Amino acid sequence: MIKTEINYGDIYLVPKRTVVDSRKECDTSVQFGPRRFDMPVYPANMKSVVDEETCEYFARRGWFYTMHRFNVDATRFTADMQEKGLFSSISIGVNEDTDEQLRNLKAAGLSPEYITLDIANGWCVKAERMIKKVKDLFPESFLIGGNIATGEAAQDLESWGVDAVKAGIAGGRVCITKNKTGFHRPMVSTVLDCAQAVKIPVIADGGISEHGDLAKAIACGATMIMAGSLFAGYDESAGQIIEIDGKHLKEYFGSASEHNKGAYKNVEGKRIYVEYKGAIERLLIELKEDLQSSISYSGGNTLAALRDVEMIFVNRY
Ligand SMILES: NC(=O)C1=CN([C@@H]2O[C@H](COP(=O)(O)OP(=O)(O)OC[C@H]3O[C@@H](n4cnc5c(N)ncnc54)[C@H](OP(=O)(O)O)[C@@H]3O)[C@@H](O)[C@H]2O)C=CC1
Ligand SMILES: Nc1nc2c(ncn2[C@@H]2O[C@H](COP(=O)(O)O)[C@@H](O)[C@H]2O)c(=O)[nH]1
Repeated sequence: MIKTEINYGDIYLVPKRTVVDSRKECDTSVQFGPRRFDMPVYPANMKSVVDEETCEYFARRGWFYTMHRFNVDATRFTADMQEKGLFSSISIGVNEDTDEQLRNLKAAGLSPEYITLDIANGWCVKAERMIKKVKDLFPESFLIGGNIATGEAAQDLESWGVDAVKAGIAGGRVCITKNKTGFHRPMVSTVLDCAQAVKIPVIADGGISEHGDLAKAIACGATMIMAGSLFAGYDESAGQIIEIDGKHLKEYFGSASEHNKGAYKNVEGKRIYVEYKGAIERLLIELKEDLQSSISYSGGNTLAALRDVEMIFVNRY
């Protein structure tokens, strides 16, 4: 049997009676782990999206962030952020270099507030071993595990000890996993399945192409949303800026791209150039305004109201 599965573009949310006098009354803040953040969306832990300055910018603004894990000294990063009175949110892999990073953190007496285990398919034995190791060494840290795409995987990671799961396989803008391996699951189906299967928070990762997709992800059960291309192309994004025929562009590349790996081996990502858009401030204001408006259409004044709206499938063919 072949199942029909759906993506953000296939659904819309049905409006309810608005109960606020102004969209400004709608509260977009979210509790995630030990902290509360101003918005439920944050930039992807990719080298072309975040660097240390981006992380500091988002943390100071009251938004969540996660530093990427490529050639980063997690101990120095954590010490720097915590010395500045900010929280540390790092990414790790599953190999020996991660063991060394964890030993160094421990030896320095440091504990990041958030740790994200970041591999393509987090539903695997290497991830299980690393999750158990991290929970043993850093029981105080809030551990996010991923990526996964099914409720069954989410339940396994929950039982291994993660505090949140990151869901989304092969839906990213610079992803070529679905072309190279044949595997992928559309985001609405992914998030609904994972959120119904576990009690821990689900992060919807990848595939955001419209601002309204944030409200759709939350309606499906996501607590947070990770996005790459949405945040690429700005002054505060980490990618290099280039000029072609007088036009300014910024690079955006996948973590499993040849460019990020430095070798053509198990490549499942590509590099693209996106329009350079200047300062990110305007985008962040607009994302918040749009989400406040989404909340108003949902008939409430907090994100919780979005969980209680009707979703309709729109057959576009
Ligand atoms: N969200 C998504 O859909 C995807 C995201 N990515 C991103 O790209 C980056 C690189 O990902 P990834 O290649 O997983 O990480 P790594 O290249 O760091 O691989 C982690 C380890 O897991 C092993 N491994 C990776 N994939 C498999 C597999 N399919 N079967 C068995 N072992 C495996 C690797 O061994 P070996 O290389 O020898 O197999 C390696 O030892 C990550 O940041 C990830 O988030 C990549 C693809 C999809
Ligand atoms: N298949 C791959 N997926 C990747 C790669 N690098 C990152 N990612 C995933 O994409 C999202 C961002 O998606 P976007 O649609 O918001 O741009 C990111 O968070 C990862 O989960 C890769 O090389 N291959």
